[in-house]
Amino acid sequence: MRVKICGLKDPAGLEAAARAGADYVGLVFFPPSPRAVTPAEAAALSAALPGGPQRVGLFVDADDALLEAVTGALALDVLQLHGAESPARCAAVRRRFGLPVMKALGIATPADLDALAAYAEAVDLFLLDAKAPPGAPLPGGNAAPFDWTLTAGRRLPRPWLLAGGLTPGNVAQAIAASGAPGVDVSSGVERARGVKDPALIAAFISAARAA
Ligand SMILES: O=C(O)c1ccccc1N[C@@H]1O[C@H](COP(=O)(O)O)[C@@H](O)[C@H]1O
Repeated sequence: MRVKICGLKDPAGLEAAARAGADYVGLVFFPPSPRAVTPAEAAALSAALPGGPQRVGLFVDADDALLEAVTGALALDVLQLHGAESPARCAAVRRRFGLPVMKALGIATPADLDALAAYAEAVDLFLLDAKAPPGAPLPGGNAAPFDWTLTAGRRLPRPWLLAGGLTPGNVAQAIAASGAPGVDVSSGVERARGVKDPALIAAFISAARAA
């Protein structure tokens, strides 16, 4: 079971995730998000946490200038593309930056899962999230779940993480219903929007590992 804690922006949250054994920590480079960090802030956070989880940079339809600024400021392990990036754009980013790409896709129907095939050769991992609710200011990080049974019994073309509305209280049920080999959370481990809670992070990782 792979576990990613996303939207970390303070040392306490990052340390809690590392101490509890997170596989990935996500740093958000999308300024409208309450979880956004600058490249300099991310570099300082990352430097304070030697070793440990893989660093994932989350981008939404980012241009190469932003990707260059971030990858020049700190060593990322994975690029999470959470916008409307096409398969060709994912492939170009992977080639140019030489890093694994995790493509986030919004899921609401079985047909949305069929769409993964077009990305299979262009990406290394998928992150399956709910589609953003109407009027939501962000394309993800909205605490919105999708129907977890949609993925049950489906063979997907790449390893994947389940996201969207997960919490310490529902992650075990989500894993059982979806068959997910990994999970990703942001809102569900926050005490206020954009403010991570170390105790919830530890509880989430423990519940996911026990599932
Ligand atoms: O978290 C954000 O601010 C964010 C902004 C823009 C795109 C994606 C974002 N977060 C990702 O969405 C999933 C699901 O979030 P939640 O747990 O439902 O709040 C999260 O894990 C991030 O990968």
